[in-house]
Amino acid sequence: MKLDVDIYLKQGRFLLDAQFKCFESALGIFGPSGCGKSTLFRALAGLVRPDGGHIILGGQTLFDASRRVFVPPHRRHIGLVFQDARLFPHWSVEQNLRAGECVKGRTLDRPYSFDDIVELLNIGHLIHRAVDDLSGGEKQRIAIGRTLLSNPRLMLMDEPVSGLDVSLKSQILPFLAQVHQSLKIPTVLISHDLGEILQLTDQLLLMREGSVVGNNTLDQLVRNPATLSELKGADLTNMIRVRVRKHDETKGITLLEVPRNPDYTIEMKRDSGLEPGREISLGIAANQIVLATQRMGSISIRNQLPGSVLKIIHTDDRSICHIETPAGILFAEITPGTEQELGLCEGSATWVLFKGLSIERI
Ligand SMILES: Nc1ncnc2c1ncn2[C@@H]1O[C@H](COP(=O)(O)OP(=O)(O)OP(=O)(O)O)[C@@H](O)[C@H]1O
Repeated sequence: MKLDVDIYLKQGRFLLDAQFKCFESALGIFGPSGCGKSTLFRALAGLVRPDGGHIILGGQTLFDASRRVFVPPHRRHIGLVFQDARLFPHWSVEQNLRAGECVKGRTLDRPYSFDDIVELLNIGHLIHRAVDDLSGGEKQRIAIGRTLLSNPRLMLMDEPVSGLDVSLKSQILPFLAQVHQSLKIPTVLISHDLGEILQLTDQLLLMREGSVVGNNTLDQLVRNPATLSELKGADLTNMIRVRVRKHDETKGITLLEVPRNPDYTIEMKRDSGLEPGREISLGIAANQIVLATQRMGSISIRNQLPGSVLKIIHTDDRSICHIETPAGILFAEITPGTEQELGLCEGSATWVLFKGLSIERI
């Protein structure tokens, strides 16, 4: 995506004064509440007209105050996904999806089919259902599908999972990443949760008080003291998708397996309400993960996964390791001293350990 933004917009007492360029295929806009993320979203979408500056997407000027150019939202071909799904309530899933693929009764040309989207978002079994009966996570998948079917040149998503119960967030995030990888549609994801953005991209636009204070990869942003401070409060939580295998009453555990690699199992505190075969998502805080150079015997930490260090990001007081494991890429937050003692570097083999009690269902 080639996005060139230089705008200012006064909104009551708030001033959005944002300049940035993006050449990456995905961008996460991150910042605290009230910093202007949604205002920027509305300006990019054409839902609000800035007071000055320009917005150029892929060589096309969408807004230019000096030349009096303002392309209206429906001509921008930007697919919008909001916090709430905004579906037509009395229509079926299929009718809602089909609404996305027609403009003025004409079906749009797309490099992917209706069936491709249904398969990608795993919504085939919902197709004849009324949208009112769906869960929040299912509704959001339909909303994303409808937007994709409009053949957008850019997907613009404003906190697409924030409105969902935490247990449903994890239904959506892996789909967003998969959609982005498969369809290669440039995507801008707005969130105040860094963990959510990192599931899609590590290219971040950091905002504070209406301004852009950083525009780089997370790796680079944490190396720069000026932008590092913007990230300090961000808690990193890993999400792992697992399938319930069985409950063990004597041990007091529920045994879970990684669907992609069922040979690898994870134990958590017993939750007999979960029926075997069901897929759920687990959250593990990055600072609850322990790293070891070898598999540990005689230890109370029951979960041990082999991994390989992809990347280590250094902040002034912590090292954030990205580790490829059979359960996906996990973040582990350790001290620089531990990193040194373990001799970790990119490519190192390591074991990722976490207690069953550190796992939360999300
Ligand atoms: N219509 C409006 N009139 C006046 N001020 C507004 C209006 N809409 C938003 N604001 C103010 O503009 C600022 C930025 O709001 P915005 O919704 O863009 O922030 P945000 O970063 O998306 O926040 P959040 O993460 O809480 O959604 C806030 O101080 C907000 O109160």
